Amino acid sequence: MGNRMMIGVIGGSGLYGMDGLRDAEWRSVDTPWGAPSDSILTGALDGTPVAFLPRHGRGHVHSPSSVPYRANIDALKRLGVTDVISVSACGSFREEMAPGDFVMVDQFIDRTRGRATSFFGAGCVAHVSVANPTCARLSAACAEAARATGTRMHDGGTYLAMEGPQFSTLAESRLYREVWGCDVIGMTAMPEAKLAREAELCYACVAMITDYDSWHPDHGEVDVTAIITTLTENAARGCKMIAGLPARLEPDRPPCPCGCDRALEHALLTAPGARDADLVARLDAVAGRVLDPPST
Ligand SMILES: CSC[C@H]1O[C@H](OP(=O)(O)O)[C@H](O)[C@@H]1O
Ligand SMILES: Nc1ncnc2[nH]cnc12
Repeated sequence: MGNRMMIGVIGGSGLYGMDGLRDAEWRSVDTPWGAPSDSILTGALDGTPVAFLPRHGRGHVHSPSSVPYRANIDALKRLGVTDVISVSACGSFREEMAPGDFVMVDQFIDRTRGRATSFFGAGCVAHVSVANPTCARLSAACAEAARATGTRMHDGGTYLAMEGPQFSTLAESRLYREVWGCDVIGMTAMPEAKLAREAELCYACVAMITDYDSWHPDHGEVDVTAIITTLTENAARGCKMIAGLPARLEPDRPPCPCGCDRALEHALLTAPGARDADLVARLDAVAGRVLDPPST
């Protein structure tokens, strides 16, 4: 295996576009899962193809609960993306993970509810492993690229994914921090990370810290106005980090050492003759490699 690298960037709150792309063009992409959050900005960075999708749409129209996560992942895969960098504004549960710092998230606790969490279902059942939900190779490249911009980067952290849109209560904030041992909190990385794994995409999650949620005795409650100030500065460094990625990744991508690009290899349970034709058709981009392998 091995195919040409294309970087996909899912921009979170505060990151709605990307400067510096050669031949930049906003392209509208249709998917069997509906419309993605917005058109997708395609172009090239140092000769590497890049696709940028603002998670909440330009103008921030989608709430964390209304983001069309399946359409977003499908659209990126359909365009040829191999490596997804998810960039998110997050609260911090650790004194040392201060506003302005970045954290390479490597684990999640999923407290979202009511979101479509899988491409698979009745008529085509699959179970992928998300024991290690992020790609260590891609995360290491992001960490190095971020440090080169002067950003304080923390390697590894557990992200509590909450439903929102309200921020946590003080009791929840203390529970996540003191009992569950979480490091950061946000509202969007789930089910995004699970869906990226189902689509056999490498996925790295960069948490850009904006606040201390509500647990910190010296920082009071979270409020969006304060978050926006930090978020704008974080987003500028996030873009610089992305610009440093092509030089740190191999363009003729060898198979991922973590196996992200082979996640579906032993995941499908439904027998070929028992599969639902409509669902299989919808899975063309996400799972075509295993559902409809090229004849030899
Ligand atoms: C702006 S505060 C809350 C908002 O910010 C984060 O969005 P994203 O993860 O897309 O950067 C958080 O998850 C909430 O959606
Ligand atoms: N404290 C917080 N909780 C949830 N999502 C966030 N995004 C930024 N800060 C956050």
